[in-house]
Amino acid sequence: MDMKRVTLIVLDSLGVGELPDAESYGDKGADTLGHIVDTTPDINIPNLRLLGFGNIQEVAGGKLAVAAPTGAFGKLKEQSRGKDTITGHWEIAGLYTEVPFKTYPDGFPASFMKAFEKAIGLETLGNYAASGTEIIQELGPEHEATGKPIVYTSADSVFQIAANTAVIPLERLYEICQTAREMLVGDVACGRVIARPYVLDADGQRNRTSDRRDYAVSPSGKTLLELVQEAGKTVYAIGKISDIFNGQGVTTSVHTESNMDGVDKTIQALKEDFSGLIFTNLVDFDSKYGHRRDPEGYGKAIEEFDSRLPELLAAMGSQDLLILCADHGNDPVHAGWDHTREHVPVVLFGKEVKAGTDLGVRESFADIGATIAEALGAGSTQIGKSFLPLIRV
Ligand SMILES: O=P(O)(O)O[C@H]1O[C@H](CO)[C@@H](O)[C@H]1O
Ligand SMILES: [Mn+2]
Ligand SMILES: [Mn+2]
Repeated sequence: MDMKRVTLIVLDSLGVGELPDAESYGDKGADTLGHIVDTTPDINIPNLRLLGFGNIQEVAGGKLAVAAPTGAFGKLKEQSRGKDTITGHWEIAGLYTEVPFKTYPDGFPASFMKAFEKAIGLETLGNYAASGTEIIQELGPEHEATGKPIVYTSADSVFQIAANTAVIPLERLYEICQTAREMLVGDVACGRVIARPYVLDADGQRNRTSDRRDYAVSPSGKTLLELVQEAGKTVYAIGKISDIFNGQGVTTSVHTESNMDGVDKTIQALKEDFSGLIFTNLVDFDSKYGHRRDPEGYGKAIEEFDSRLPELLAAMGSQDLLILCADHGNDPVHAGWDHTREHVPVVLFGKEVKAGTDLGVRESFADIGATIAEALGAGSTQIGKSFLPLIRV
């Protein structure tokens, strides 16, 4: 019997330890969860632990393991060449990224910037790799005085445009991003254009708003999302999922303001009556704590998520399957401010899941998508090995 519904929640950047090739990414020794637990040894996450999160091989030195986990658990390797959000999510959904997305560590070519400035009728500031919260402090005053938007990138394939919404209204910023999206192809291909609106608060602080918007390229092939739709079922995207897949295979999409809003909207979706996939991304872990190198804040965010798990589980029906995973690491004690190449955790729970199943170490994130396709009777993804037979009661 097929399962009626799968809820897949990506805890964005919650990696569980370096991959064998981490060194080639400058990420030797990276361990997002492990280092958070080192910083907060008394981290209070009883619900995640009960599902078996701490029983995953070598996770946090075994300190979080419980005697009788109620879920199935394991960790997965990333086969794709990259450690960004798109690459991670696409692999989860059944696509390898063989050729990494092009990055611009020294900024975008001057010829492109000139053409872009002409197209938007504005000169720009920045055009270098930076932390988004720092660059708005540095260049914010000049941006606000001149109206020139701030362009920056990172170790990811991203063209990010930051602007004070009192200087460049939100809709105009989105238009500027659309223009960039259309132009960043061919020789200047780029995985994502990201709108980064911020406000200048009364106390002089520049704070980013939740109106961030991502403009990705379309997936390079058919994903799990399209398979689910082709099987006549709903794909309910929550948070930035729709952006990551450029809307391909998405039936309904809701924007979120925070991790807790994402959990609220996931619970709301669970209370609706449909069959298919609820696919949620909780980005605060990554954007508010991982990139900010804030292990304490990250730990608290995991505790906050953990405290909502009982509500999530209570909203599930008898034919529902819950899967928690991540898309890459972002070790908050690692050098720099970028993602880290790590294994990601997977935990599964539902009435039809055999409690305590140890999935060990799986070869690809794609095993998640393959499992979901099988669970929903939606054919099979291009890559990935379903572990459904291992977890079924
Ligand atoms: O430093 P901020 O602006 O949060 O940007 C981070 O977020 C981007 C997209 O997730 C990454 O490429 C990284 O640059
Ligand atoms: Mn991510
Ligand atoms: Mn990130």
